Amino acid sequence: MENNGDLDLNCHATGDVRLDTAIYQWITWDKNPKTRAQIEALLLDGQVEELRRRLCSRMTFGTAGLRAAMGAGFALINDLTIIQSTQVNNSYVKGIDSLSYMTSSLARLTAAVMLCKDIPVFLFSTYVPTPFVPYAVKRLGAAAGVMVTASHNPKEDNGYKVYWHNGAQISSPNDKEILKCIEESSEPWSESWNESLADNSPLRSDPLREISKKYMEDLSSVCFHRELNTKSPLKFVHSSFHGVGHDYVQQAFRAFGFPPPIPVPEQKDPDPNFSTVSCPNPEEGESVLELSLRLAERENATIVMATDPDADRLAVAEQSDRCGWKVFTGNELAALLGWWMLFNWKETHSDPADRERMYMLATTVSSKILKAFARIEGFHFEETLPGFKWIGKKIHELAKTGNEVIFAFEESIGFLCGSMVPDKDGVSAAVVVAEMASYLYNKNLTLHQQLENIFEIYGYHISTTSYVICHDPPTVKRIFTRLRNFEGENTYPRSSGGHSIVDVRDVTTGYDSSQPDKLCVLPMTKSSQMITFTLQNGIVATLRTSGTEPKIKFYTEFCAPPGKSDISSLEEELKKVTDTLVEEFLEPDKNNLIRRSI
Ligand SMILES: O=P([O-])(O)O[C@H]1O[C@H](COP(=O)(O)O)[C@@H](O)[C@H](O)[C@H]1O
Ligand SMILES: [Mg+2]
Repeated sequence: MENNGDLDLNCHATGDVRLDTAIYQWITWDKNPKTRAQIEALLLDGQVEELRRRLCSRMTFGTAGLRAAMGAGFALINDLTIIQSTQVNNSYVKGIDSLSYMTSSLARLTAAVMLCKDIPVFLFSTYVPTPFVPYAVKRLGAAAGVMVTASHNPKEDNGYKVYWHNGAQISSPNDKEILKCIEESSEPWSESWNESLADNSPLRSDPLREISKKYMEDLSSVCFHRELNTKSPLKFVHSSFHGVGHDYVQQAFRAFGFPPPIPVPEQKDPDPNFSTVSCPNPEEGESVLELSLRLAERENATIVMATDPDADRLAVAEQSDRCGWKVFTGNELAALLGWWMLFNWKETHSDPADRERMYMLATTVSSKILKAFARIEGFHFEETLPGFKWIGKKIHELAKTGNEVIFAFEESIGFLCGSMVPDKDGVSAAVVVAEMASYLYNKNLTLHQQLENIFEIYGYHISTTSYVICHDPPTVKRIFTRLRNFEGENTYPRSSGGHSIVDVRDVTTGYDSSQPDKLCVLPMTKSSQMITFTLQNGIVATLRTSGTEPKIKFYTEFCAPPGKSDISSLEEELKKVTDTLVEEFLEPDKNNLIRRSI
């Protein structure tokens, strides 16, 4: 090490060559005084472990882009890591589309890295929803897109979602290639720091007006009953969860012929502190929807909608005389939206041959309700790994062979209605739900009643989704290693709570006991943990590590055959099985796992 500015690095060498190199690189490369000072302070303080944590590993592409806390270090989100990631993209692209959410400076830096190499950039001049980026990439013919957002992650975090020229989020193997390139050439170009290029460069343009206008026009592709919408007596409340959704959901309602929804005033504008919610994720349900539900009660609005902070996901609740508020799970909402998209599609596709080319998609941890639709209605259903990057990839594969995907979803309240973008879209989903609710209202039905009808026709699908928090990666590793060596080396558990396990699929290792060749059909993903158990009583349970937060998630479902079912006993049984499985397989107390509090 050598002298660098005021700090004599030789005096502070840690003796760990890899760490010393990383410290040297950081201090020489980082031109942001705040983050450079953070590393210098840790060095002066002798905080070797913390330095190692921040500097000796890199962020990887998770379920949706790079995501980490903001702060100094190669493992965190900051100016230098954003520049490095963008420089690499630079070698792939000829034009980029970029925008900011909460952190305009990082989006401007992203643009600057492209502009300094004379690559034209479309940089939105204000906050837009995440789905606008894939939409703009396709419409503008851009080579790639970047969205700077941490979506629903805690306020300390940030994220960087990357889209390919086809509008789908990058997935394997491109994401791995990009990371490899970052490793190989990580030194920032000096011009990359010239953020002012985002203001001055003649190659930068603002696509906001054009894209907003076209997006709202294109929404007509999923608007089936505009006339009815204009007369709808239903009132809607919308929360933007301190994110970007407000203006766009308002416009989308107008585009569909509705008056704009009543906004939750405290949550309507971007606020990086998410000051009125305990957690900025509408997926958490009633506890985080408090302000919306109370406003709806005062306003006599029967439906509440909440987009997540970057407006690519949507929560919905409905008030009924019988049972107060029903907050739909992502799986229930998907049953409704999938039915609705099919119902309208059938109006214009009466030729049975059309069904040969029609698909619906869901991730493997989501409900199999669409599979039941497909079986009974004669179209196709396919599943992917979790994350819309996999759904986007599948949409393109299917399109190449002349097929059409009319609906796709994830249980985590991510929905895609129609084919405007190959990514989840909370804005279009909100207005499609509003139209469906209005149509049903006209038939004297609530969303909840229609959900019951759907379950009777296609079979009740009862599911639970939850998680435990674990901040210690070695513990997570130990838990999954135990499951893979449960009753001796390379053996999985054979029962849970007295129920036999008939099949095991381990996506991390590529094993599937149900396949003749014992190989998993979904792509093997070594970098994350995911094991699925099929129990003899028909319940399917998956345990997996989150790719965006320090969580182990668990998903269970029971699919009943068409017809009436005793729902409360099914629900009770599912809860019992889920609780036991979590206790036996994750051992939350022994492993100091933090249980979900809300
Ligand atoms: O944490 P994980 O890996 O389970 O991922 C979670 O968030 C992802 C990204 O959502 P967003 O783009 O809104 O951040 C979702 O695709 C995924 O279904 C959800 O489980
Ligand atoms: Mg989101």
